[in-house]
Amino acid sequence: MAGWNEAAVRRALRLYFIAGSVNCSSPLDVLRAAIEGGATMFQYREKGAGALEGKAKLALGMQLRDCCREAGIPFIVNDDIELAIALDADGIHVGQEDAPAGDIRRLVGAGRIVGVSAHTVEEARQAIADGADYLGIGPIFPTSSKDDARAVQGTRLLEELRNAGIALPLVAIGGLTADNAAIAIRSGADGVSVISAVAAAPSPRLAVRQLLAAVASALQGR
Ligand SMILES: C=C1C=NC(C(F)(F)F)=NC1=N
Repeated sequence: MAGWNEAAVRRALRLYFIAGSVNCSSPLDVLRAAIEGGATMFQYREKGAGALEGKAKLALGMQLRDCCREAGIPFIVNDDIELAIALDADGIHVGQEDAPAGDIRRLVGAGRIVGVSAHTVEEARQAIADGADYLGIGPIFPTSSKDDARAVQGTRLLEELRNAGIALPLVAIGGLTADNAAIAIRSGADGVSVISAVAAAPSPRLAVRQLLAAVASALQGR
C-alpha cells in the first residue's frame, strides 16, 4: 500500500474492527462477515489468556491479512512489531507500555500507519510529536474486552483534544455500540473501534452495518 495520507486514515477509522483468536472461535469468519457489513479497517490483536504465539500466530495473521487485502481495507497489527513487518502489514498499533511511537516509526518507515493509544493530553501530544497517524482514545465506556483497561473516561479526553486544536485522526475505543457511537462521534472521534460488539454478535455483519449507520449519520450531523 502506498503511503497513507491523513484523509485516508481518517476515513478508514470509521468502523475499525479489532479481534484475535481470543475474542472469537473463528476470527477469519468473523472478519469476513464484518467486511461484508462494511468494516473499514481491521486490527489483529492476539492478546490475553490462550493467545496464539509463534507459527500459529503468524499463520492466522497471514490469513487475516489476505482477507483485508482482498477487501482493500488496512490491516493493522497490535503491539507485535516483528509480526507487523513479517506480515507486511499496512500498520501497527502500540499502547503506552510498548516501544515509543518514535522508535516504531523508525522501524516501519513513512509508508505505514502508526497508531497509538492515548489516555491523557500529554500522552496524545507525545504520540503526535513521535509521528503517530492516529490515536486510540478510551475507554470511553466500560469495556468487557480488555481485563487491564484504564479507568473509563467518557468523552472528556476527545473533547479536550479537539478543544486544544488537535486535528489528528482519533478513534474512540471501549464499550462502543450502535446505541452510543454517536456520542463519541459528536465529541470529535472520526470513528469507533470495536471488539465484542462485533465479535460476540449473533450476526457480525449486521452489527457492523448498524454501527456504521450510527457513525455515518453522526458524522453528517457534525
Ligand atoms: C488498546 C488499544 C486502544 N486503541 C486501539 C485503536 F482502536 F486501534 F486505536 N487499539 C488497541 N489495541
